[in-house]
Amino acid sequence: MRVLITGATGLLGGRLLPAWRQSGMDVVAVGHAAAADAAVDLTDQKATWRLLEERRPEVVVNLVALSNVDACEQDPQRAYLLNVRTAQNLAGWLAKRPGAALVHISTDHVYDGPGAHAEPDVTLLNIYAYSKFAAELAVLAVGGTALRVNFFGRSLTAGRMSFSDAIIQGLSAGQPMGFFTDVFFSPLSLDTLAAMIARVVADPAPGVFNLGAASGLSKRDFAWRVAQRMGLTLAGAREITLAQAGLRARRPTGMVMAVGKFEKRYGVTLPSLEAEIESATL
Ligand SMILES: NC(=O)C1=CN([C@@H]2O[C@H](COP(=O)(O)OP(=O)(O)OC[C@H]3O[C@@H](n4cnc5c(N)ncnc54)[C@H](OP(=O)(O)O)[C@@H]3O)[C@@H](O)[C@H]2O)C=CC1
Ligand SMILES: Cc1cn([C@H]2C[C@H](O)[C@@H](COP(=O)(O)OP(=O)(O)O[C@H]3O[C@@H](C)C(=O)[C@@H](O)[C@H]3O)O2)c(=O)[nH]c1=O
Repeated sequence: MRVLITGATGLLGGRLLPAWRQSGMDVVAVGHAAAADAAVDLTDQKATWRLLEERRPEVVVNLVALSNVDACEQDPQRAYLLNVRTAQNLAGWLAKRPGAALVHISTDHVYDGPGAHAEPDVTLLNIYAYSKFAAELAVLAVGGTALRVNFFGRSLTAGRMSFSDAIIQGLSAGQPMGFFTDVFFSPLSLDTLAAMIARVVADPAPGVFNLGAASGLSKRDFAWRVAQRMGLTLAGAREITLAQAGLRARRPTGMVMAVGKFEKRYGVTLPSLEAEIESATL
């Protein structure tokens, strides 16, 4: 089965690609500015459809995004082009190819508030969240799959760091770091996420699914556990609130996801975040 990954040169793509190729998957990696098997500006419908006609994938996995939340807030049109128009262009081609499937990566950023959120429980606080939600609608309209994720683990992509990379690099260098005590999330390790998305690629199901760990932590508790596992001193670490960081875009504080729908559809039991921190490649 031929799988085409868009946004393959990013943080998530940099870990999906080697993992999937090692498992024997026939993957075409599509980049943009950076090198890959092919490169395309997915905001350009003609170029996108030309590429897909040439490569004729059975499954398209879309990772493309303007993933910088503050950049989205600063330039909503660029957020629309990179987060929505790209998905619309892919969906438009898929709509003419009933046999092909679209697996689109979305985010936990569409949630806010206490507790674990099921898929209908959306709260959109900024341009990034709105643009990612709008992309989901384009994907779902053609029977595609939207996976709401968050992840951590060692980046293999030059110039891109995950949150766990930043923690390890900052604490190892003795840099003063502040960690949010009031922001909660439930990311999977990139190891587990790659395996789970591969399951979806092998058996795509229409609809939106939360794909995260089975439990959540505050970003501060996450950082403390990563430091503990890596044997790093917390001397340079402080506890701060999201408000104290003074970021441009308003951000959710409660992004923990309920994962029962995914577990039921794919017959898996997702690991706790605590277990993921202990087993992840960091
Ligand atoms: N990072 C995170 O913490 C989280 C990410 N996500 C989601 O996961 C997905 C992957 O995120 P991540 O790997 O961090 O993203 P990155 O920002 O690392 O990568 C984005 C990718 O999009 C590509 N791209 C940008 N513009 C275009 C364009 N016009 N045409 C084609 N490709 C383009 C980039 O290519 P190039 O660099 O060559 O321009 C890059 O490969 C995204 O959908 C994101 O919303 C969800 C939750 C958390
Ligand atoms: C987590 C954290 C971040 N920061 C800083 C780092 C950065 O400059 C800024 C925002 O960091 P965050 O990690 O919260 O990044 P943020 O931009 O909010 O992250 C988002 O990325 C996109 C792609 C998503 O899809 C979201 O799920 C979310 O992970 O706050 C701290 O100072 N302390 C912390 O504990």
